[in-house]
Amino acid sequence: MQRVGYLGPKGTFTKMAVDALFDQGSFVSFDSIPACLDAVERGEIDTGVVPLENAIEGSVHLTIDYLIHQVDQSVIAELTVPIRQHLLVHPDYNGEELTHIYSHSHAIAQCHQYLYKNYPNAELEYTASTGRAAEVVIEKGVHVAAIGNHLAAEENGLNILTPNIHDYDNNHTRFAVVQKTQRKLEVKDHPIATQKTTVMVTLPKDFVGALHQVLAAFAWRKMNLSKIESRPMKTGLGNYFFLIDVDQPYDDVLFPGVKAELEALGCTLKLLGTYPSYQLDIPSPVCQ
Ligand SMILES: O=C(O)C(=O)C[C@]1(C(=O)O)C=C[C@@H](O)C=C1
Repeated sequence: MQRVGYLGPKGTFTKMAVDALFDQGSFVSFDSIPACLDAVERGEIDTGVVPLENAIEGSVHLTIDYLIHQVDQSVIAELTVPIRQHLLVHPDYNGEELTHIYSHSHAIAQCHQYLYKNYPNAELEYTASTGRAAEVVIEKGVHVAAIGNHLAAEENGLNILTPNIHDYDNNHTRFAVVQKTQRKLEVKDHPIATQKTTVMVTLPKDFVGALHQVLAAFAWRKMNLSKIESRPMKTGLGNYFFLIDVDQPYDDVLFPGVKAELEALGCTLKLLGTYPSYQLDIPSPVCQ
Protein backbone atom coordinates (compact mmCIF):
# COMPACT_ATOMS: atom_id res chain seq x y z
CA MET A 1 0.00 0.00 0.00
CA GLN A 2 1.37 3.44 -0.91
CA ARG A 3 2.50 5.60 2.04
CA VAL A 4 1.71 9.29 1.50
CA GLY A 5 3.08 12.05 3.75
CA TYR A 6 1.81 15.62 3.83
CA LEU A 7 2.13 18.93 5.64
CA GLY A 8 -0.19 18.53 8.59
CA PRO A 9 -1.53 18.41 11.22
CA LYS A 10 -5.19 17.64 10.58
CA GLY A 11 -7.17 20.29 8.76
CA THR A 12 -4.45 21.79 6.54
CA PHE A 13 -5.01 22.71 2.93
CA THR A 14 -2.37 20.14 2.05
CA LYS A 15 -4.50 17.44 3.71
CA MET A 16 -7.50 18.64 1.70
CA ALA A 17 -5.41 18.32 -1.45
CA VAL A 18 -4.35 14.80 -0.41
CA ASP A 19 -7.99 13.82 0.19
CA ALA A 20 -8.93 15.20 -3.23
CA LEU A 21 -6.21 13.24 -5.05
CA PHE A 22 -5.98 9.90 -3.24
CA ASP A 23 -8.57 7.42 -2.06
CA GLN A 24 -6.27 4.62 -0.98
CA GLY A 25 -3.02 4.43 0.95
CA SER A 26 -1.75 5.11 4.43
CA PHE A 27 -1.47 8.79 5.21
CA VAL A 28 1.14 10.32 7.50
CA SER A 29 1.03 13.90 8.81
CA PHE A 30 4.23 15.96 9.30
CA ASP A 31 4.63 19.23 11.21
CA SER A 32 6.68 20.96 8.53
CA ILE A 33 7.60 20.84 4.85
CA PRO A 34 11.25 19.83 5.61
CA ALA A 35 10.08 17.00 7.92
CA CYS A 36 7.83 15.63 5.16
CA LEU A 37 10.53 15.84 2.46
CA ASP A 38 13.16 14.32 4.77
CA ALA A 39 10.85 11.35 5.40
CA VAL A 40 10.57 10.83 1.62
CA GLU A 41 14.35 11.06 1.37
CA ARG A 42 14.87 8.42 4.07
CA GLY A 43 12.30 6.10 2.42
CA GLU A 44 9.94 6.21 5.41
CA ILE A 45 7.16 7.23 3.03
CA ASP A 46 6.88 6.69 -0.73
CA THR A 47 5.28 9.99 -1.65
CA GLY A 48 5.19 13.51 -0.19
CA VAL A 49 2.65 16.25 -0.84
CA VAL A 50 3.78 19.83 -0.14
CA PRO A 51 2.54 23.31 -1.15
CA LEU A 52 4.35 24.87 -4.10
CA GLU A 53 2.66 28.09 -5.19
CA ASN A 54 -0.32 30.25 -4.30
CA ALA A 55 -2.15 32.47 -6.77
CA ILE A 56 -2.08 35.48 -4.42
CA GLU A 57 1.17 35.11 -2.50
CA GLY A 58 3.37 33.33 -5.05
CA SER A 59 5.86 30.52 -4.56
CA VAL A 60 6.39 28.63 -1.34
CA HIS A 61 10.13 29.22 -1.24
CA LEU A 62 10.71 26.75 1.56
CA THR A 63 9.47 23.94 -0.69
CA ILE A 64 11.44 25.04 -3.74
CA ASP A 65 14.68 25.59 -1.83
CA TYR A 66 14.39 22.30 0.05
CA LEU A 67 13.78 20.36 -3.16
CA ILE A 68 16.80 21.99 -4.81
CA HIS A 69 19.34 22.17 -1.99
CA GLN A 70 18.49 19.51 0.59
CA VAL A 71 16.96 16.44 -1.07
CA ASP A 72 17.10 14.58 -4.37
CA GLN A 73 13.51 13.91 -5.42
CA SER A 74 11.33 14.18 -8.52
CA VAL A 75 8.03 15.91 -8.95
CA ILE A 76 5.70 13.17 -10.16
CA ALA A 77 2.39 15.08 -10.17
CA GLU A 78 0.97 18.47 -9.31
CA LEU A 79 -2.43 19.37 -8.02
CA THR A 80 -4.22 22.74 -7.98
CA VAL A 81 -7.12 23.29 -5.59
CA PRO A 82 -9.24 26.30 -4.60
CA ILE A 83 -8.30 28.03 -1.34
CA ARG A 84 -10.99 29.59 0.84
CA GLN A 85 -9.71 31.23 4.00
CA HIS A 86 -12.01 31.71 7.01
CA LEU A 87 -11.54 33.40 10.37
CA LEU A 88 -11.87 30.63 12.97
CA VAL A 89 -12.62 31.18 16.66
CA HIS A 90 -12.93 29.14 19.86
CA PRO A 91 -16.34 27.45 20.41
CA ASP A 92 -16.79 29.62 23.58
CA TYR A 93 -16.08 32.88 21.70
CA ASN A 94 -18.73 35.49 22.43
CA GLY A 95 -17.58 38.76 20.90
CA GLU A 96 -14.36 39.16 22.92
CA GLU A 97 -11.58 41.33 21.47
CA LEU A 98 -9.21 39.25 19.30
CA THR A 99 -5.69 40.14 20.41
CA HIS A 100 -3.77 37.61 18.27
CA ILE A 101 -4.47 36.00 14.90
CA TYR A 102 -2.50 32.88 14.01
CA SER A 103 -1.81 31.24 10.67
CA HIS A 104 0.70 30.10 8.08
CA SER A 105 2.56 33.08 6.55
CA HIS A 106 0.99 32.41 3.13
CA ALA A 107 -2.52 32.34 4.59
CA ILE A 108 -1.95 35.63 6.45
CA ALA A 109 -0.59 37.19 3.26
CA GLN A 110 -3.69 36.08 1.35
CA CYS A 111 -5.86 38.04 3.83
CA HIS A 112 -3.70 41.13 4.43
CA GLN A 113 -6.25 43.75 3.35
CA TYR A 114 -9.01 42.10 5.35
CA LEU A 115 -6.86 41.96 8.50
CA TYR A 116 -5.57 45.51 8.06
CA LYS A 117 -9.12 46.88 7.76
CA ASN A 118 -10.86 44.75 10.37
CA TYR A 119 -8.24 43.81 12.97
CA PRO A 120 -5.59 46.56 12.79
CA ASN A 121 -4.60 46.05 16.43
CA ALA A 122 -4.36 42.27 16.48
CA GLU A 123 -0.88 40.73 16.56
CA LEU A 124 -0.32 38.46 13.55
CA GLU A 125 1.48 35.28 14.58
CA TYR A 126 2.97 32.75 12.16
CA THR A 127 2.54 29.00 12.52
CA ALA A 128 3.92 26.12 10.43
CA SER A 129 0.48 25.51 8.89
CA THR A 130 -3.12 26.66 9.07
CA GLY A 131 -4.01 23.36 10.76
CA ARG A 132 -1.50 24.14 13.55
CA ALA A 133 -3.03 27.64 13.90
CA ALA A 134 -6.45 26.04 14.52
CA GLU A 135 -4.95 23.91 17.31
CA VAL A 136 -3.45 27.04 18.91
CA VAL A 137 -6.93 28.58 19.20
CA ILE A 138 -8.10 25.59 21.26
CA GLU A 139 -4.99 25.89 23.45
CA LYS A 140 -5.20 29.68 23.97
CA GLY A 141 -8.94 30.39 24.17
CA VAL A 142 -11.40 33.10 23.17
CA HIS A 143 -9.03 36.05 22.61
CA VAL A 144 -7.27 34.53 19.62
CA ALA A 145 -8.34 33.45 16.14
CA ALA A 146 -6.89 31.37 13.34
CA ILE A 147 -7.04 31.69 9.58
CA GLY A 148 -7.79 28.36 7.95
CA ASN A 149 -10.31 26.24 6.12
CA HIS A 150 -13.63 24.57 7.05
CA LEU A 151 -11.87 21.21 7.62
CA ALA A 152 -9.62 22.81 10.29
CA ALA A 153 -12.78 24.21 11.93
CA GLU A 154 -14.49 20.81 11.89
CA GLU A 155 -11.45 18.83 13.05
CA ASN A 156 -10.75 21.17 15.99
CA GLY A 157 -14.33 22.05 16.94
CA LEU A 158 -13.91 25.75 16.05
CA ASN A 159 -16.55 28.14 14.72
CA ILE A 160 -16.25 30.10 11.51
CA LEU A 161 -16.61 33.74 12.61
CA THR A 162 -16.16 35.21 9.11
CA PRO A 163 -16.01 33.09 5.96
CA ASN A 164 -14.02 33.83 2.80
CA ILE A 165 -11.68 36.52 4.10
CA HIS A 166 -9.04 36.12 1.35
CA ASP A 167 -8.47 39.43 -0.46
CA TYR A 168 -8.90 38.16 -4.02
CA ASP A 169 -11.28 35.68 -5.60
CA ASN A 170 -9.83 32.86 -7.64
CA ASN A 171 -7.47 31.97 -4.84
CA HIS A 172 -5.75 28.68 -5.69
CA THR A 173 -2.69 26.79 -4.48
CA ARG A 174 -0.57 24.31 -6.41
CA PHE A 175 0.82 21.33 -4.53
CA ALA A 176 3.77 19.19 -5.60
CA VAL A 177 3.61 15.41 -5.29
CA VAL A 178 7.18 14.14 -4.95
CA GLN A 179 8.97 10.80 -4.76
CA LYS A 180 12.57 9.69 -4.24
CA THR A 181 12.20 6.33 -5.96
CA GLN A 182 9.62 6.55 -8.65
CA ARG A 183 6.74 4.14 -8.21
CA LYS A 184 3.23 4.05 -9.55
CA LEU A 185 0.98 6.71 -8.10
CA GLU A 186 -2.47 5.38 -7.30
CA VAL A 187 -4.80 8.36 -7.53
CA LYS A 188 -8.56 8.70 -7.81
CA ASP A 189 -9.95 8.42 -11.27
CA HIS A 190 -9.42 11.98 -12.46
CA PRO A 191 -10.11 12.25 -16.16
CA ILE A 192 -8.52 15.61 -16.86
CA ALA A 193 -4.79 16.01 -16.47
CA THR A 194 -2.49 18.06 -18.64
CA GLN A 195 1.22 17.21 -18.77
CA LYS A 196 4.04 19.47 -17.58
CA THR A 197 7.80 19.29 -17.19
CA THR A 198 9.94 21.24 -14.72
CA VAL A 199 13.63 21.87 -15.32
CA MET A 200 16.31 23.68 -13.34
CA VAL A 201 18.73 25.81 -15.33
CA THR A 202 21.95 27.23 -13.93
CA LEU A 203 24.14 29.77 -15.70
CA PRO A 204 27.95 29.55 -15.57
CA LYS A 205 28.19 33.28 -14.85
CA ASP A 206 26.33 36.47 -15.53
CA PHE A 207 26.74 37.51 -19.19
CA VAL A 208 24.88 39.82 -21.53
CA GLY A 209 21.64 38.26 -22.76
CA ALA A 210 22.13 35.03 -20.77
CA LEU A 211 18.50 34.62 -19.80
CA HIS A 212 17.38 35.71 -23.26
CA GLN A 213 19.46 32.89 -24.78
CA VAL A 214 18.08 30.34 -22.32
CA LEU A 215 14.51 31.33 -23.13
CA ALA A 216 15.22 31.43 -26.86
CA ALA A 217 16.15 27.72 -26.77
CA PHE A 218 12.57 26.97 -25.71
CA ALA A 219 10.94 29.69 -27.81
CA TRP A 220 12.18 28.73 -31.26
CA ARG A 221 11.11 25.11 -30.56
CA LYS A 222 7.63 26.52 -29.80
CA MET A 223 7.69 25.10 -26.25
CA ASN A 224 5.29 27.06 -24.08
CA LEU A 225 6.55 28.04 -20.61
CA SER A 226 3.97 28.49 -17.84
CA LYS A 227 6.34 29.70 -15.14
CA ILE A 228 9.88 30.92 -14.68
CA GLU A 229 11.29 31.68 -11.29
CA SER A 230 14.75 32.72 -10.21
CA ARG A 231 16.05 31.70 -6.78
CA PRO A 232 19.40 32.35 -5.15
CA MET A 233 22.02 29.62 -5.50
CA LYS A 234 23.01 30.47 -1.90
CA THR A 235 26.63 30.80 -3.06
CA GLY A 236 26.78 34.61 -3.12
CA LEU A 237 24.82 37.67 -4.16
CA GLY A 238 23.94 37.68 -7.85
CA ASN A 239 24.09 33.88 -8.29
CA TYR A 240 20.73 32.44 -9.30
CA PHE A 241 19.21 29.33 -10.75
CA PHE A 242 16.04 29.31 -12.84
CA LEU A 243 13.16 26.95 -12.37
CA ILE A 244 11.18 26.64 -15.61
CA ASP A 245 7.80 24.93 -16.06
CA VAL A 246 7.16 23.77 -19.62
CA ASP A 247 3.61 22.99 -20.75
CA GLN A 248 4.35 19.60 -22.29
CA PRO A 249 5.67 16.16 -21.35
CA TYR A 250 9.36 15.31 -21.61
CA ASP A 251 10.29 13.90 -25.03
CA ASP A 252 13.41 12.52 -26.66
CA VAL A 253 13.85 15.28 -29.24
CA LEU A 254 12.94 18.77 -28.01
CA PHE A 255 14.21 18.57 -24.43
CA PRO A 256 17.56 16.96 -25.32
CA GLY A 257 17.87 19.65 -28.01
CA VAL A 258 17.32 22.41 -25.43
CA LYS A 259 19.77 20.73 -23.07
CA ALA A 260 22.51 20.50 -25.72
CA GLU A 261 21.96 24.12 -26.75
CA LEU A 262 22.15 25.36 -23.17
CA GLU A 263 25.20 23.24 -22.41
CA ALA A 264 26.94 24.82 -25.40
CA LEU A 265 26.40 28.15 -23.62
CA GLY A 266 27.96 26.73 -20.44
CA CYS A 267 24.59 26.33 -18.66
CA THR A 268 23.37 23.14 -16.99
CA LEU A 269 19.84 21.76 -17.25
CA LYS A 270 18.47 19.28 -14.73
CA LEU A 271 15.10 17.56 -15.09
CA LEU A 272 13.06 17.88 -11.90
CA GLY A 273 10.03 16.01 -13.17
CA THR A 274 7.61 15.38 -16.02
CA TYR A 275 4.18 14.80 -14.63
CA PRO A 276 0.38 15.07 -14.87
CA SER A 277 -1.11 18.33 -13.64
CA TYR A 278 -4.54 17.97 -11.96
CA GLN A 279 -7.03 20.77 -11.29
CA LEU A 280 -9.50 19.59 -8.67
CA ASP A 281 -12.41 21.25 -6.96
CA ILE A 282 -12.94 20.96 -3.24
CA PRO A 283 -16.59 21.56 -2.37
CA SER A 284 -16.93 24.03 0.48
CA PRO A 285 -19.90 24.23 2.87
CA VAL A 286 -19.19 27.98 3.06
CA CYS A 287 -19.61 29.27 -0.45
CA GLN A 288 -18.36 32.55 -1.80
O1 LIG B 1 -1.07 25.63 6.11
C1 LIG B 1 -1.67 24.92 5.30
O2 LIG B 1 -2.84 24.59 5.43
C2 LIG B 1 -0.96 24.49 4.11
O3 LIG B 1 -1.30 23.48 3.55
C3 LIG B 1 0.14 25.39 3.58
C4 LIG B 1 -0.35 26.47 2.63
C5 LIG B 1 0.86 27.12 1.88
O4 LIG B 1 2.00 26.90 2.23
O5 LIG B 1 0.60 27.90 0.94
C6 LIG B 1 -1.22 25.85 1.63
C7 LIG B 1 -2.27 26.50 1.09
C8 LIG B 1 -2.61 27.88 1.45
O6 LIG B 1 -2.10 28.68 0.40
C9 LIG B 1 -1.98 28.29 2.73
C10 LIG B 1 -1.03 27.56 3.32
